Amino acid sequence: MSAPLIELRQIAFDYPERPVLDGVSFALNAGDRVALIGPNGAGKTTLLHLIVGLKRPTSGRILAFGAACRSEQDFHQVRARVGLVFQDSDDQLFCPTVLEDVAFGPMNLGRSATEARQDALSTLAQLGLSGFAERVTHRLSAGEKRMVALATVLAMHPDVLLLDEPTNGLDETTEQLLVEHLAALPQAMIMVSHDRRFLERLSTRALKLGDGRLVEARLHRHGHTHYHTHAHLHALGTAKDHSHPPSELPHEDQELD
Ligand SMILES: Nc1ncnc2c1ncn2[C@@H]1O[C@H](COP(=O)(O)OP(=O)(O)OP(=O)(O)O)[C@@H](O)[C@H]1O
Repeated sequence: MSAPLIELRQIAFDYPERPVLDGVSFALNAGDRVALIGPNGAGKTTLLHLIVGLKRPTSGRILAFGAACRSEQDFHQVRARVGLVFQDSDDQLFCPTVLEDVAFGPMNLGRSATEARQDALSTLAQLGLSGFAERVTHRLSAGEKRMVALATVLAMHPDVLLLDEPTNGLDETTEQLLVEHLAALPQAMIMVSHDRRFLERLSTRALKLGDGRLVEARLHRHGHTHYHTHAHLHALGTAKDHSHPPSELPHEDQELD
């Protein structure tokens, strides 16, 4: 089996006032669409920010595409290949118009202004946002901003997508469009969301963060979460690369609800 795209090994992270993560390990493999769930304040957003180097772990190791990430230079390269859609779209959008915002990422990756414009226009078209190119970004509605924020990331053609509450503010039709679009993408992704229906439709795997730890979980059709049974974990384990024991997840064998 090839190396994981992203690997966290025994990550701990503390804010000055409180510890958040305490020994989190996991591996994101090609084809994974991971639902990352857990209560408010569990550290889901923090975990996504650690992966792209917006925060640095107190201890533990982060590997991306097989290489250890330590310096800002390392994480700069990670950010060229791992696209994060922020929880708050206003953190993502800062140009006067939608087209400029969506073309910014490709330009930043070194593409010419013409290529970046083409990337931006085709990405907007794929998301059904062609009519938005000349709109003033800060005047968009929250749901419109959400979709444009996704476009800014997809225009860079990342290898991995990190989506923080992607359905926030979306109406049903737009959410349906988002699900269909994401389902057709080849990229591995981690989706942080409290929207169970959205996660059930897309995810291939679920992880639950709580009390600083990450455990394998299972999303139920009825919106409840059950941890894997031993049999499930055994089945998962046989499909895993065991060369990195720290990435084995702790687990519970009883159902939660
Ligand atoms: N910059 C910061 N300084 C101090 N504490 C912070 C900071 N950012 C987040 N926290 C705290 O860290 C904890 C984890 O926050 P985080 O946003 O990662 O949680 P989350 O699981 O994404 O929550 P939610 O589901 O509510 O979005 C929270 O208690 C939060 O208050």
